[in-house]
Amino acid sequence: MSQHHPLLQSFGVLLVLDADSRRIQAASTNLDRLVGHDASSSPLTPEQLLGKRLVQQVRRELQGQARLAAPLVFRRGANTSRFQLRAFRSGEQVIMEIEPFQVSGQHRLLGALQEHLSRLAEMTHQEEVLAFLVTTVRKLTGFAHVGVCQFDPDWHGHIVAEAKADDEFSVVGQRLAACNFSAALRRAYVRHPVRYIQDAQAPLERLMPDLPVDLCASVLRAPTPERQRYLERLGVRGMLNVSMVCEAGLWGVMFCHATAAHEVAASVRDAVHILVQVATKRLSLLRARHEARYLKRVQDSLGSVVSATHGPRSPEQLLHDKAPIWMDLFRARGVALWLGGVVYQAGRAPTPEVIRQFVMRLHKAHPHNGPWCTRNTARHPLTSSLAMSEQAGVLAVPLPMNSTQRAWLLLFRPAQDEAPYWSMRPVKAAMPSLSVMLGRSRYEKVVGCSEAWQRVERLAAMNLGNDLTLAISSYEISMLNMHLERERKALAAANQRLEQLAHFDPLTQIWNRYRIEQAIDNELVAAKRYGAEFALLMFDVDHFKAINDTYGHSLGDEVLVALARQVEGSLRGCDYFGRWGGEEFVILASHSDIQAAAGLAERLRELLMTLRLPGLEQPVTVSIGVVAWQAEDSCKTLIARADAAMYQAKRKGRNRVEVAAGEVA
Ligand SMILES: Nc1nc2c(ncn2[C@@H]2O[C@H](COP(=O)(O)OP(=O)(O)OP(=O)(O)O)[C@@H](O)[C@H]2O)c(=O)[nH]1
Repeated sequence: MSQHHPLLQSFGVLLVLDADSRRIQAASTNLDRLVGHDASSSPLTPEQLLGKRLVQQVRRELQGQARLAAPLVFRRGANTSRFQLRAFRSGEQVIMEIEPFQVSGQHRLLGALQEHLSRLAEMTHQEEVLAFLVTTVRKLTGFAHVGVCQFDPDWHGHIVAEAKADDEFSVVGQRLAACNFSAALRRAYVRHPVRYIQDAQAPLERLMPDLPVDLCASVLRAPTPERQRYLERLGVRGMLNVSMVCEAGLWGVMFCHATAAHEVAASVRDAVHILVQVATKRLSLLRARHEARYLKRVQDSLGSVVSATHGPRSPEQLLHDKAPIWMDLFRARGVALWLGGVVYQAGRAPTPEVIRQFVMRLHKAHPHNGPWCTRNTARHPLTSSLAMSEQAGVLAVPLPMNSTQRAWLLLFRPAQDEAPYWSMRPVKAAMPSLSVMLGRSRYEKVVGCSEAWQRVERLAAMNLGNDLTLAISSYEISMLNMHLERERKALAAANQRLEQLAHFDPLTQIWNRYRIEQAIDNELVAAKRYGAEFALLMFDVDHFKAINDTYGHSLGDEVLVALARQVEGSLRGCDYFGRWGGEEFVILASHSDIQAAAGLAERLRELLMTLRLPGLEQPVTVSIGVVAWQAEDSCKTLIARADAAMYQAKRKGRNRVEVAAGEVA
């Protein structure tokens, strides 16, 4: 049941009825004065007090509902004065509030409200909406001071707009410490948006009989003694507060203060409530637009991650180019990128070693993918032992680079300028004397904290982190591709070298023994299958040792190279030529019989005698053995016969051609 004391303000009558509104269980002590009935006299039925039709209407409208959709106006008996009735359910009871109703001015009020709402709908700036709201509400209600207090993420209040009488002190720009707005008070602001105190010092009414009723939702409930003291400290006697609640929760409170008792008709309070609701909606919309623009600016800030001249930008380049823009957008003084153990940083960031330690802790303490932030590094358990004295605020965004390791984008803010906050902590003790009050500190100083990381900033940083992940990944992929391309080229070159080494003689660049053997084997297969005859020439430079000995080994090399070039140039396209070893060479003459091969050998022998090299003062001669394929030949037998023929040529005096034994040229 209610924790609230059962006292009521006297500007209206409160009735407590049973759940079916058939019996009045209690009424406020001013029933007689306001409505003309003595609550202490004989029990009264709702019908006697309100009329049968009205009670029936209330019952009908309250069926299955928590409250009447709109107030009902009625006239009581012969009395010409009208009343306005509101009704709502509170637990097992129905609460009715009755206030005098002024007929005059209703149409004008409705017309004006309509016009105000249309104007609000056209406004495009927060300041414009707030200024219009406070000015209009002040005109409607006549309060001396109307203002708007906006909450920050820590529930400190900032006075962001006001309309006031000339002799009132301005409070715009002032801050109210969060201790003024306890969680219970904030919950009450959301549940019961309109709070009206006509006269904080007026004598109060009570319920007869004194039932334990929850009066939280009643506009008539009297301020608690603490609240009364709080208002007294503020110098406020008449007050109307309307909470500004949007989808995201409590945005702020519009407050109207008067130093004297201040009457505001129920219809005017309703109009003010509607105005505040519409203005809050408009503010929400404007803020959504503003946030969308901000998100877009942050998204665009990364810009093109590919430089026209240098391809994708490296993380280091990106940070260097973009850090000033990001610091501006996030109101940060330093930014760092932790990437695979490497720190890139700009502005006023902690040292790389401190960042390393911080990131290690983050990895453990913050395994999920959302952002991590603090406004007070000195107090936060994760950062308090790190040397971050210049960075009071940190926003850390994980970049999901791969499944095993996360990179981090870190934004750093300094402590905000020391800001004094009004602290009007309601006092529980008896009202302190004025001198005691003045002696108290009425300010709370907020130090060591950075500005709060707003929801939209955290969201923008997450988006930026995602884009950055893509940019860095695309840079890494392009680096990998470049590396792969280099590797591919190196591999191709190595393969080519291997191929060369495997098949070619490094000195003369003609086929080596292995390759020429392969060619002979192929030729043997073709010869066996298709009977395509071929011949083989084997030749050896005469007295080559003497050339080496006389002119030196390198000239001997040159002779071998020149010889190879000359022979190569004089062969047909279908002949194969290779170095057998040392100064011995083999020619595979396809489609050649023994006569053609012997002719070729003779031509070559003569040709090589014409070979001249600077420094070589003797002709180069060769001894050539010629052999033609025979059906039973293998590579080995073919070579052996050619070798034998070649040695025959040597024996017969060198510089000559010999056909293998048994073969006729
Ligand atoms: N410069 C040079 N000499 C080589 C190369 N390969 C083998 N030789 C030399 O060639 C010489 C061959 O000598 P021998 O086998 O005695 O034959 P020769 O002196 O040509 O005498 P005949 O063949 O009987 O006419 C050796 O001294 C080898 O060292 C080479 O690639 N470059």
